[in-house]
Amino acid sequence: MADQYAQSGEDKRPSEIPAIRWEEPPEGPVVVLLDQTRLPAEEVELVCTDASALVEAIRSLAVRGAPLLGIAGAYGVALAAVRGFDVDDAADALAGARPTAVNLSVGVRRARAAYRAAVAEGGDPAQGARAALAAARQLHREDAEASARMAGHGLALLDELLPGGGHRVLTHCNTGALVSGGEGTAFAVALAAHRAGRLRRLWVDETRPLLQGARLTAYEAARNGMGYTLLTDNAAGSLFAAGEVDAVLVGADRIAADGSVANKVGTYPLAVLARYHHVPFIVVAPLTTVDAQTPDGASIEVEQRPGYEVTEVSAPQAPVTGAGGGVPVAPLGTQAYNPAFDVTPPELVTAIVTEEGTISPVTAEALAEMCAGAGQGGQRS
Ligand SMILES: CSC[C@H]1O[C@H](OP(=O)(O)O)[C@H](O)[C@@H]1O
Repeated sequence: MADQYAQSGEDKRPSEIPAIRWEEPPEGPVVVLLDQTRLPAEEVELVCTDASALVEAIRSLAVRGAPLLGIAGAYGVALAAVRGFDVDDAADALAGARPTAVNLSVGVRRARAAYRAAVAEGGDPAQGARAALAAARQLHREDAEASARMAGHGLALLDELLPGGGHRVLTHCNTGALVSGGEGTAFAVALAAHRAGRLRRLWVDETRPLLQGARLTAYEAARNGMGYTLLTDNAAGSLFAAGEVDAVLVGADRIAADGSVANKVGTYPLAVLARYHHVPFIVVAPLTTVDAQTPDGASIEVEQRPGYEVTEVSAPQAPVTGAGGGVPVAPLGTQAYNPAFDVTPPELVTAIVTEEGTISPVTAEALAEMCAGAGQGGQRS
């Protein structure tokens, strides 16, 4: 299949397309985002001049994905500080933009703490702003490094679990360069397998209702020349039954202290299918996703999103009559259940891969030991 996106301008690889960057044009510093709601048809950038623009971009999923939300939150605090807005107001609004991905509040907290420390040491607000920006840039670099290390650990795990190579991997939602300062989390492992010649097939769940798989993972797989096949979420079961899945690779938005994993809705059913079919179910996430202060899965706040995301589809060529500006696919007035995430218990998780290595089996003790070893006592919003 010709790369239909190649004609959309310079054929840049996703890993070369910054999902986020800080720029300092003459008119003042800005945060530039690749608007993920416009992909794959259009590569459009959003230029944010204040934290409120970033809050809206987070809420609309123009910028999304746990690690990237942390980076965006940190840059948002720096942007507010540099432009002279109230840093605490900006930090609170950014941290509250979406509730489930702990990375967001971690990033906001790190930039705010850097600002406050600089000012407390006698620095003026400008020095505080520089400290906040330095913290955001450090988080950005750390995440890129974490992504590369997770890719290595994850590929080693796949090779260990699946001797003989030719891995057929199923993934859910989007976990590539579009969620990361680097090449992503779970997708980065699949990409490493591809580059090593050991990815036989990448099965891509479309991931209703916002289609992060169809729109974003397929886009990233195509741009990286990977052999991928898109499927509806409800087709995954028949794929397992046919013996076509060797491993499941997913990301995470929050990992509780007991090892429960909050991730895009539809992840939990995959974990149950994987267990039933004796297929490894692997979670790939940086330690900034682990929240030691959230004791278990029941304590994780799962974001509930607007019903129109379920009852409507966006179809630019069609008249839009729905509440969400889309084309209704259900009777007007239909109520919809639309949790953005679900929670998988640790006993269904074969392994958690982080930048520090692999945890298997997944226990609270092993998780705490890894966080302590990395000098991260577990994140707190
Ligand atoms: C590994 S971060 C990507 C993670 O974030 C996604 O959620 P959203 O698209 O709503 O930000 C999904 O849970 C992915 O696994």
